[in-house]
Amino acid sequence: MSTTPVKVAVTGAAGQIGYSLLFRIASGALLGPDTPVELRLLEITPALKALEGVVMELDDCAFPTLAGVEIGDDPNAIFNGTNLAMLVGAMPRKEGMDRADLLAANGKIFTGQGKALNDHAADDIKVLVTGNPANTNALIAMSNAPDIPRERFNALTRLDHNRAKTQLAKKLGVSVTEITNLAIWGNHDDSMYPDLYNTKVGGKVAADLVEQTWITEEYIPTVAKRGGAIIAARGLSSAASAANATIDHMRDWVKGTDDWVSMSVPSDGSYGVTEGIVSSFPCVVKDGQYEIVQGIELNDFSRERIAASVARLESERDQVKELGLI
Ligand SMILES: NC(=O)C1=CN([C@@H]2O[C@H](COP(=O)(O)OP(=O)(O)OC[C@H]3O[C@@H](n4cnc5c(N)ncnc54)[C@H](O)[C@@H]3O)[C@@H](O)[C@H]2O)C=CC1
Ligand SMILES: O=C([O-])CC(=O)C(=O)O
Repeated sequence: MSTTPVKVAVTGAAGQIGYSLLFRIASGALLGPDTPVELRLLEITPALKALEGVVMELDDCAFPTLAGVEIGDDPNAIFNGTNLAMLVGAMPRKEGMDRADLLAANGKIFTGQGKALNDHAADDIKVLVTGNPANTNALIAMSNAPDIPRERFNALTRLDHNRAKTQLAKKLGVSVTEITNLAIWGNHDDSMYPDLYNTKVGGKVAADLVEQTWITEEYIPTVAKRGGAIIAARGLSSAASAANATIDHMRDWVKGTDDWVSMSVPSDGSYGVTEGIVSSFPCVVKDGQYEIVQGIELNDFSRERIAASVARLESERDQVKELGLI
């Protein structure tokens, strides 16, 4: 085992997602069995007592890879020297709300946390925003951290990617391992677009294996509205699957990929996506750096769907500009 622990910050650590996420990071599911981690957990003051209980439970697991835990309510202290930051802490939506309805309440969290990361994080910091609306919250954090390279700010659309993979596998009666080149484009809201025209199943194009009406009337709405379906069923938004996707995204960003993954990253203008907004693209990762996959052919249907989702992101960007958050 190497000796220097990787400092992993998690915000909203006493929340639902935190309760699934922390134990997996501490057990080695993020960085493997040979890399010690130090958890740095941020909460609001009233939640610190509950967080102390979670830390007691972490102690009680005796994880060999857990080198230490620090908790607190001051982002400047918690982010000090942090290598990886998972920004989860934010209010979840309730039934009947859109994720964008959370912008006014949650957006301001990411101004202060962006500044604190800017001033205190380690030079190799990678920041992944899960708290909703995740794409625009990542934009806010990035805009408030001018000294950190923009590409170090990502948002989570891996949960949508994982959902899209399973729904397709179920339809075709195949294992998820047979599906490659899948990607979610756009925003983590109900305008997100899972593209089956470039997805491969056992080497064949996925869209050729299913009916077009299934894609438009069942598949896309099921994937895009899955978060709402879970809230309706559970009375609470998805937590274990969101923690799993947060680990998947950060692990792949650090360790690399051997297939396309969906990552929401600051757009460089690829595929006509407005530069600067944080939008989901098919990405590959090597040596800790992601690249947006280039040269993908998009049909007219895909282009229209992506443009509609980008329009949502532009509207969210304009709202947070008006609120003075960026
Ligand atoms: N991008 C994605 O795919 C998904 C995103 N989410 C989002 O993740 C967020 C967290 O969800 P849950 O854990 O279920 O919510 P939760 O309400 O159970 O936990 C949120 C925690 O964040 C804390 N918090 C609030 N403000 C904070 C701040 N300024 N600093 C640090 N901590 C703060 C709260 O005290 C609470 O403990 C929500 O915004 C939810 O909508 C949830 C599922 C999937
Ligand atoms: O739907 C929600 O509010 C939580 C979320 O982002 C998801 O499950 O995709």
